Amino acid sequence: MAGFKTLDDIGNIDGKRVLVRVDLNVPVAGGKVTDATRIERIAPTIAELSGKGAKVILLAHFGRPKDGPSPEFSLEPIAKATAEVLGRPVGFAADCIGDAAASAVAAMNNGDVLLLENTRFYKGEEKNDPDFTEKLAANGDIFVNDAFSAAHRAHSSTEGLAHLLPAFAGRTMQAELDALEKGLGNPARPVVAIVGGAKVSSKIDLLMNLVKKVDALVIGGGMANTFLAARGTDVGKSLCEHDLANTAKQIMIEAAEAGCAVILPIDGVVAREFKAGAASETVAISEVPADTMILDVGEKTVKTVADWIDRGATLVWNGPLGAFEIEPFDRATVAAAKHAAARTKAGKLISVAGGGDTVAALNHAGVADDFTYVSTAGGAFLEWMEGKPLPGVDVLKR
Ligand SMILES: Nc1ncnc2c1ncn2[C@@H]1O[C@H](COP(=O)(O)OP(=O)(O)OP(=O)(O)O)[C@@H](O)[C@H]1O
Ligand SMILES: O=C(O)[C@H](O)COP(=O)(O)O
Repeated sequence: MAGFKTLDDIGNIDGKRVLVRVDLNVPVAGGKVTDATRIERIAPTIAELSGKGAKVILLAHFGRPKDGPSPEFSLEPIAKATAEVLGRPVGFAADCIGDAAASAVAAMNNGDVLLLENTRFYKGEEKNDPDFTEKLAANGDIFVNDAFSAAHRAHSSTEGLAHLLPAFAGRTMQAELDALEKGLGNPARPVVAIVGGAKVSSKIDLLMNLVKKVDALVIGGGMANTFLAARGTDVGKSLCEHDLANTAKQIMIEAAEAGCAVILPIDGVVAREFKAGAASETVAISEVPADTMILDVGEKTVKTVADWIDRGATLVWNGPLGAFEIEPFDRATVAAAKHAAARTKAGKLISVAGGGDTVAALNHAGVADDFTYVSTAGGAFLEWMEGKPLPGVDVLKR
């Protein structure tokens, strides 16, 4: 891989403490990991480092905790799931810095794997605070970043550490960048993007540039509601960031100037409760009852999405079209995923999808293997697509 050092360059690491940034921000329901793709993808790096006799110390975040440590955002259950997927013991330390981390690391044998508690339990992580970074670095001799899906964050564990320790890209980081370059470096046109999901505030800005790179942008999921509301459509109690209406309007203007079609839902599946089997109905998007939430796009929109997929030579997809974890709100995502998979299998489409929940949705639809490439990254993948520098990758190139 041009530009940075990989595990091929790491040399003798027998007995060395290797801090490995991984992305264990996996979908969880009822305390159980519902999609283990991100864990499976880090297995090669862990096996390689452990096989060379390193003490493998995993650093990761989970969710977006606001007020320090809380059981809801603990990585402890994920350590168990990681051990199951890797088929080997994975220790757990109840803190990522300080005595708990230091003593767990000191007790490691060569080849052992240890996961440290959520780095986001400290405010210093997201601030990339040098003091916090130093405390993380105290437990390692070498830094490996295998979290491509968190590489758009300039945090202590994704960026800061690479300034303090010899830094290398892990196998997944390397494979993700290679695959994205191959599939999307010079994409066949027209390029159709589908963006959905729930991370509206953290992804809406990047749509401003994305509309200049793609020929059509299909917006679904929670993201669509903010655009619908900006256009004056009443979205009832739906997930919607009304204060981003001006951003949404500006994106629609930029898209028109760039010649990028923006496709919004024309119908939606609405319900009064966000739970499995909740009574639901499909309504025109202009007729969403005030006391309901749009939890999926409707059949007419699915047909439109399929038509746009058919017009594309390349499909880029991040974010499900609905709350796919809960039936029946998985229908549109499953139908669109199957449609894209069939076009790909027929050799008519290059399809690249990414994101923690997006991968889970494709697995739920049973078609992840039929896509040209499935990235573990959502936001990072879209930022890469935009052409934005990714701090976690750039720092490895220093
Ligand atoms: N209409 C909707 N209302 C509420 N939630 C929705 C709706 N549509 C989709 N979602 C939720 O969006 C979530 C996924 O969004 P998200 O932006 O996190 O995607 P992702 O693929 O995980 O990307 P990343 O890896 O960047 O997190 C799912 O949990 C899904 O239930
Ligand atoms: O799920 C993701 O996209 C990554 O783990 C990054 O998570 P974040 O959006 O909370 O930074």
